[in-house]
Amino acid sequence: MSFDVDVRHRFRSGTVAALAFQSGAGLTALFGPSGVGKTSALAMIAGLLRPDAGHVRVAGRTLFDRTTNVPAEQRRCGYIFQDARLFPHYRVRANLLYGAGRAAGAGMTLDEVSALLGIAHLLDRWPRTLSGGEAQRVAIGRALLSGPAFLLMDEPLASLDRPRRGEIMELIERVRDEVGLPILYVSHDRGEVDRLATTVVEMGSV
Ligand SMILES: Nc1ncnc2c1ncn2[C@@H]1O[C@H](COP(=O)(O)OP(=O)(O)OP(=O)(O)O)[C@@H](O)[C@H]1O
Repeated sequence: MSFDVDVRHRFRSGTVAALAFQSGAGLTALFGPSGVGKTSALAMIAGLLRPDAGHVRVAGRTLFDRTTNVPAEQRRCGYIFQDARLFPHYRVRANLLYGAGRAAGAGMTLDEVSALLGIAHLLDRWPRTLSGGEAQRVAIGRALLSGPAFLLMDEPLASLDRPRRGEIMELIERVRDEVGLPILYVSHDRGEVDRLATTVVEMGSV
């Protein structure tokens, strides 16, 4: 099993974010309308928001339960956001290698990741000179090079125009099929989900 998740968090405002699902290999899409709690669920899986109760197990490793709470930086989670969030004062190469040194048993080299994502020609560029799609490729590369055990993608296409979306979707398919890491992918776009998902988890209103 890739993801075995049952989490719940009540914010001080009284709003409850809750999610329970299990899924196998490949890409699991969390699908649902804005405000249903998708980002909060990812934050609980990443270790950025502590669940009030439940468990988080990924690829057989318990990250959270009644007696365990692995700190975020030890969860080996590659997190990809809507916007690339590159470090503006580092060139692409240094952005890609950020975190690579800390990774235990990182599976892929800079050359392998650059070839997979088609970014070898961008290594000496500054982030401000990249298009949105290029920046998102680099963000995916940075996540892969940090030696992750799994990837979390929070609407990674949301800030891109339509042609760029197609390109990045192709790339995510390659990562899904060639890298073999469990991926949890948040979206409110049915077309994206139908194309990319191995498993769909629909989140309704809370
Ligand atoms: N820190 C917080 N304090 C209080 N309420 C919060 C907090 N973070 C999120 N919420 C609320 O929890 C609910 C779920 O929010 P969340 O961002 O997880 O949803 P989402 O499905 O990811 O939505 P979107 O697609 O718009 O990002 C919303 O009602 C939101 O207002």
